[in-house]
Amino acid sequence: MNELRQFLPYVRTQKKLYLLGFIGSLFRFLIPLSVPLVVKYLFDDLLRNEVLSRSDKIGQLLLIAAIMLGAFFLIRAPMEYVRQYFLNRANNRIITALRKDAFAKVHSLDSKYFADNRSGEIGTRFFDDIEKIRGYMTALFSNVWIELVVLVCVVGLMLTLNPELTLIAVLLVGFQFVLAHVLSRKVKSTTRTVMNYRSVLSGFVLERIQGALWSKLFQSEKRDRELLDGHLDQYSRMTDRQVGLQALSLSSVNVLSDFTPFLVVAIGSLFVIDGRLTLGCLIAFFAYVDRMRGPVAALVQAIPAIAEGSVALQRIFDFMAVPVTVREKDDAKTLMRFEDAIVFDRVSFAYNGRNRVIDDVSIRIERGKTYAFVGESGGGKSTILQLITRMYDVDHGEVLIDGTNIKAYSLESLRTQLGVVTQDNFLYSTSIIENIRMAKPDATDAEVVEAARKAFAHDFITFLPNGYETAVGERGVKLSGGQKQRIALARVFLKDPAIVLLDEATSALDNESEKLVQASIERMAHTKTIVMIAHRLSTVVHADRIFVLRKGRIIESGDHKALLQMNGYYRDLYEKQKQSEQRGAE
Ligand SMILES: Nc1ncnc2c1ncn2[C@@H]1O[C@H](COP(=O)(O)OP(=O)(O)OP(=O)(O)O)[C@@H](O)[C@H]1O
Repeated sequence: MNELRQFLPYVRTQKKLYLLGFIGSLFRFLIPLSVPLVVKYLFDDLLRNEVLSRSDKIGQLLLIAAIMLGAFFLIRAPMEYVRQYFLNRANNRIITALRKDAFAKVHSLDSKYFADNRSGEIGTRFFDDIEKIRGYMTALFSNVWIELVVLVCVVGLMLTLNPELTLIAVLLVGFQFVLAHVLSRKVKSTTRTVMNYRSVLSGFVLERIQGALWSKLFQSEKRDRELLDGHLDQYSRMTDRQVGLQALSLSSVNVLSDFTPFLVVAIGSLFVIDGRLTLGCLIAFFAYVDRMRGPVAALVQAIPAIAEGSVALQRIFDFMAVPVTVREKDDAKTLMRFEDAIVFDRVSFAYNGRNRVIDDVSIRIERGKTYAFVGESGGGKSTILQLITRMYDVDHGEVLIDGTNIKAYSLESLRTQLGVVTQDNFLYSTSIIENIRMAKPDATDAEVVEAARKAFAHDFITFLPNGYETAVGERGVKLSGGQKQRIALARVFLKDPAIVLLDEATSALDNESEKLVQASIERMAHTKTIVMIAHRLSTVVHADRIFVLRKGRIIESGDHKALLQMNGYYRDLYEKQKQSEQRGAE
């Protein structure tokens, strides 16, 4: 019920279309209800009328036939079209609106959500769950409610024919509704389990498809298949239970609803024998009782769709309600220009709220200078960049830009000042030019080429089959790690932000390209603030200041020369790397 309340605002946006659909439905369903009354008139009044002549009777019969023909073909048929067209159009629009909102939610989610949930599971909500709502809306808005209206009308008409027989029929049908309702609760809880498991299954399959090549390399295909078999077996056990319950509902309710007309006619026959009911009335009654089966059948058949739809709605609204921790303040300021410094003031942070990955770090990153973070793997270097970009918020202390806590700035204005290249750069399945242009959507082709030149990407791009128009990614050419990195660098050159964050940005390049790209970065260094992370210390020796991170703490800092003089961890690391590089060269 809760999910229906949340869903209603969407339904309200399509009020007009639903209203038209409902009017269409009323005509489409109510016109057939006149048939039993006409039949009764024919039996009781026309056929048995001894006053009217044969030709009068034929005349009346033809007139009635003409009216019925008109009602069915000139009203009911167009109304059926109106009903189908407007209701389905309203349903489609609601589905589109839900998809748009779900996608907007994807963009507002924290990094933590993506780290904790598989993309396949998120995708299931977007496609599978939202699609399930179509069946739910059809059942609820197109079928069930109109059947209930029909039911009320049928009961009203039956009351005019014979109240006692009507009461018996209503009790019998009421019992079927109660039974259907009780069984629907069971179906709903099973459906929830099935749908939750389906998203686990699709998350698993998507991940294994992405990792299929790794499975080959590690010969873990057999293990993958066994895991998948396990998931599929479990899933099919759940669906077996679901279909079993649905079959039980259908069979038990249907047998009752099939038997009801006969029972009512048998009792009605007693009334006819006693002279309390005319034969025409009994025939009309039979037709109406038979008509009562429609709503019950519609309800029973709609149960799985309604159950699936309400679980799907619940899952979608749960997803929409996922709390966002990295939030923008209502009165967020715009960071117009980075003027002075980024400051970490006694910052601590843990991804899981417990184990500190950044521990009481205080640093100052001044405008126009180059800084580097070095240290052992897992020491917290990338996390520092995550905190500057506000992918995560600090637990203690503050990150300030130009003296203001970054939480006070709008996310857009903060991120406009930042350009990021990481170890793992993402390219969309589109052309190279579009991939670079995402950094500045209104950039001219000449600007894109200029940025690619600075990133030493221009040459390899022009060698590709379609140059800058070559499609990359899943459906296009595959780029090497180094080529991808250069595209990512080109994005940063194009964006031309005040602060450049480079996380192992040249690690996938060969020595020659690395030197060239380093030269570009150094050129950039005169005008920009650069924060880089590098394992290879030779790439950071020119930094104005190097921070050595270990277990989330800054253990040493200074420029390369000063750090060597400290004779500490940095010097140790530097010497070791130098020796291994020399050994490699020999
Ligand atoms: N999204 C995450 N959720 C939970 N823990 C994380 C997450 N990302 C990183 N960590 C953990 O935080 C710690 C610091 O990771 P971080 O990536 O900052 O290290 P790093 O110094 O950049 O390492 P490397 O040099 O290997 O890239 C590691 O122990 C890592 O396991």
